[in-house]
Amino acid sequence: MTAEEILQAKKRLRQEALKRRGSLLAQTNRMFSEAIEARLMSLDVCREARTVFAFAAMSDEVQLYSFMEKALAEGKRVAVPLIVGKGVMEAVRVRALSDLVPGAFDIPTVREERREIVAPKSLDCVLVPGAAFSRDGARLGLGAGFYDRFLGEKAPQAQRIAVAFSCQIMDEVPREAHDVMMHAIVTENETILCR
Ligand SMILES: Nc1nc2c(c(=O)[nH]1)N(C=O)[C@@H](CNc1ccc(C(=O)N[C@@H](CCC(=O)O)C(=O)O)cc1)CN2
Ligand SMILES: Nc1ncnc2c1ncn2[C@@H]1O[C@H](COP(=O)(O)OP(=O)(O)OP(=O)(O)O)[C@@H](O)[C@H]1O
Repeated sequence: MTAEEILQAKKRLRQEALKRRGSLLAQTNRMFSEAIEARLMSLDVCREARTVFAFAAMSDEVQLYSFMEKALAEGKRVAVPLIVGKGVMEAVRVRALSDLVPGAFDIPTVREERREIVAPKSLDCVLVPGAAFSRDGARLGLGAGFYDRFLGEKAPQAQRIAVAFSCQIMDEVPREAHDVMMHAIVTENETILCR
């Protein structure tokens, strides 16, 4: 495939995957998110992590609010993305879910007065959102390169755990050189360890 063909293939696959993700009923999203949370709680990398970079979910995504609540109660340091520029984000510490307010693209993030940036090198585990994933660990995001840049350049040491609904797992996900691979994928049905 040429570079242009890869971009086209990514675009098509992203549309299809987001359509699938968005067509889950609210009740199904809730039930699957709970199952994913239970799997995460029993995963060694999550249990052992002192600092977890989660995300503040948009409505169609896997919901991690209850996971974050429990991680905080266990004394873990929890962070979520803060968009700081085009394709550039930082990890910002969440001390309480009540500190989250709508930010860029309407995605919840920590309100300005409470912002404390977490050093990317201190992240043990990153829970990664996305549009589509393949079982070998390739990821297709929303197309702005936020996670590829952050994980590849700033936090290469972190364990990368994709969280997604099983309908987002595709046979193949087109890859470019900058795409960062996942170490594991957690869905409502299974935990996939990627090689
Ligand atoms: N909950 C959550 N937070 C996240 C992500 C995510 O996937 N989920 N991200 C994962 O990367 C980053 C945000 N990525 C985004 C990528 C594209 C667009 C977006 O809506 N793009 C528009 C174009 C907007 C414009 O050009 O100004 C579009 O595609 O139509 C939004 C967020 C960081 N935070
Ligand atoms: N590490 C990087 N360095 C420079 N440019 C990058 C890097 N990663 C991604 N990009 C650029 O960002 C754009 C989006 O990349 P891509 O389509 O892989 O994003 P994505 O993984 O789908 O998005 P996101 O992480 O925001 O969900 C592309 O133009 C790509 O070339």
